[in-house]
Amino acid sequence: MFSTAFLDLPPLAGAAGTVRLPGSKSISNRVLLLAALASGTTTIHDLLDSDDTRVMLGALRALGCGIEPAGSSLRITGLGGQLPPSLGTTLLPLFLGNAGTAMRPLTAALSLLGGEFELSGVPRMHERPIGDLVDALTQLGCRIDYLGNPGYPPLRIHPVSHDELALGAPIRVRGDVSSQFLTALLLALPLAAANDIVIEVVGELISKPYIEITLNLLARFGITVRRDGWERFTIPAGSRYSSPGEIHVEADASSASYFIALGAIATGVSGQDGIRIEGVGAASIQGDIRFIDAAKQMGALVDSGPNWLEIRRGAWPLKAIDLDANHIPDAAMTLAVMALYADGPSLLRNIASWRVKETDRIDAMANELQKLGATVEAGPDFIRIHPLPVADWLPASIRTYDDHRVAMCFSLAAFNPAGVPVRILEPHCVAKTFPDYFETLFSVAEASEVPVICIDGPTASGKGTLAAEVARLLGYHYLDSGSLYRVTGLAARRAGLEANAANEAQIAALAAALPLQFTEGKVLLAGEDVSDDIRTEAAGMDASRVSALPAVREALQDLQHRFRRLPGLVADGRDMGTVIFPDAALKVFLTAGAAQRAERRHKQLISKGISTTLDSLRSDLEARDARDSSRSVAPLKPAQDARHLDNSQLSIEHSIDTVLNWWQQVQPFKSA
Ligand SMILES: Nc1ncnc2c1ncn2[C@@H]1O[C@H](COP(=O)(O)OP(=O)(O)O)[C@@H](O)[C@H]1O
Ligand SMILES: Nc1ccn([C@H]2C[C@H](O)[C@@H](COP(=O)(O)OP(=O)(O)O)O2)c(=O)n1
Repeated sequence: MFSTAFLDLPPLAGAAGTVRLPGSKSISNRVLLLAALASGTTTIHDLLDSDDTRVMLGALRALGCGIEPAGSSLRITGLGGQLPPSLGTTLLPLFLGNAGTAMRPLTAALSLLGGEFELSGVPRMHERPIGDLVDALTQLGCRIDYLGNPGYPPLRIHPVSHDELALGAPIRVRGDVSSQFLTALLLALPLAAANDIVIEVVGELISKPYIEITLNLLARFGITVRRDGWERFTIPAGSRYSSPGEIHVEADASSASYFIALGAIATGVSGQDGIRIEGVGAASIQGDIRFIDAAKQMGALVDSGPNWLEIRRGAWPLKAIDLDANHIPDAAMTLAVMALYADGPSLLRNIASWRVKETDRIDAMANELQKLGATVEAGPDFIRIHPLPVADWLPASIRTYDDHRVAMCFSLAAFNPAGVPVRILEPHCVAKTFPDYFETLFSVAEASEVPVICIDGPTASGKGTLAAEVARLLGYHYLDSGSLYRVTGLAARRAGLEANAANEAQIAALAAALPLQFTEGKVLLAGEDVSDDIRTEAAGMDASRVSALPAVREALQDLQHRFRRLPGLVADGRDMGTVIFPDAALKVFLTAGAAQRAERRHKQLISKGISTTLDSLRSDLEARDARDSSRSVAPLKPAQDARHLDNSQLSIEHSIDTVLNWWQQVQPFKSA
């Protein structure tokens, strides 16, 4: 996951390949609650691991459910419809973050389970309405107090006995604000189904496909709800949750929308065409799978099997769409970005529910689409987006409003024909449903040019420290090119090869086939951790010697180029800016006085427990500078277009700030 303040997506040129998506959020949290209410043990496969499911799991654990990993799956031992006596009547506070899929069904279930609870969340959660659900439950005899604004969480729930509940008459719940209220009642009321329980929906029920998921999963847990149209639901007398033993969670169809759109928008890469999505097919129980119909209407070519989808670009530009998107409220946000690539204005209607999601999504989409340069009209329940001509695209910093879907759908703007980058602010909000969204996108997308920052300079000037930190702050990959020469030097020494011209071909052959791995800051050579072995000054000298051999440098070129992957690279060394990445957008030549450098290296080695003296270090360092600068190939020297930074008197933080500022200066974004 990217935990950076922002993530810059360079202009993307194409995409092709296969993605596996995380489990559906809606299915995951429903299955978790059902498994928790059921008696017996349920093994859940392919469960989504995200903020929302973690919130739900935390709550279930606090309620006394057994939760243990079973390989990559999870085993839940349910409560059998009753709270453990150990909970007694003490107040149990439950913090539910911004997870609507936990807040709503838990409110209903806890009101019927008995016990004292306090349910709260982040400030946004306290602005998301829950009054209609609370009204339905209080009408029934449940005791729930508002602790803040009436109609909104936080809530205090008091115990009631089932005998006191008015279950004889139909329970009326509004269905026109959020279908989650009805889902919450359907999931929870079997707890009290001594007799038939009837639920009547008031108003036109929205997001019906989510109710279908609820009914489908209830059936998997042994509860067959009778449905009359979409107005009346009956939970039969004697209903009891029974665990299906094992259950698989489908991949998330809403998450699939970004990759379906990707297939419709992107041209192929390296002879490959189309995007294959595994884990969900057209026969999915999730309502958002109907997104494929909308994508097809816009021109996508879609093939599907039992648990997979394949999407290719068909019509281009995409065809404008006029759609009642009430049945796919979440996935429809993706259509709003696809509309930028259409042949006319697109209209998404009947989407008032967008206004009460993680953020006011109609406003959010309108604001951010406008930042890209688009003309957008929005109303209480619609949004109309005009396509964006090539000349009008702007490099925008997209605000994401702590809304995962805003972040994910705007990544598709990086395919703009104008070749402008897109900055996604607070990209970690995708953790809500798809923590590795951007990594998954980068695994199939290709940029015409992946940005590179080069930091070259003499030994111990602080290149590694600076480069690694800049890479971390930008979410970029990091190449410590010196480590490749250091490992080559070590491999040559172990093979008994002196680093001289006579052994050049043999050492180059070693370098070309290094069984290297970089994991968690460690350097592994044929599986052996050599991180410390390559950091001694002697290893630095060996590296300097092998690095003067032209064939060795040649042999390591490809490996270095392979580090240039999305979303970007920071590379440090001697010839990053002059030879390896001559087209880099920013080149820094980092220096410091020899005395400061010797002192820094001295401290660094001592702190690693490697003993050395300042004098020997200084003379080694000067010898190395001389060799690195005077060799015939790729000598240490600033690139013509490098910016010079002498950090003799600068702190590490100051150097980092300077380079980040330079980087901002070469970006087209106005200040974020
Ligand atoms: N600007 C700086 N001021 C003081 N010490 C620094 C600075 N930059 C780096 N250092 C320290 O100097 C040592 C050498 O830095 P390193 O990044 O390993 O250099 P290089 O990669 O250029 O050989 C490290 O211990 C680091 O913490
Ligand atoms: N891009 C590079 C990186 C390193 N080298 C050579 C020259 C250096 O003396 C050695 C070791 O490099 P490294 O960057 O690890 O050395 P320092 O940490 O700066 O002491 O490798 C090179 O020739 N080209």
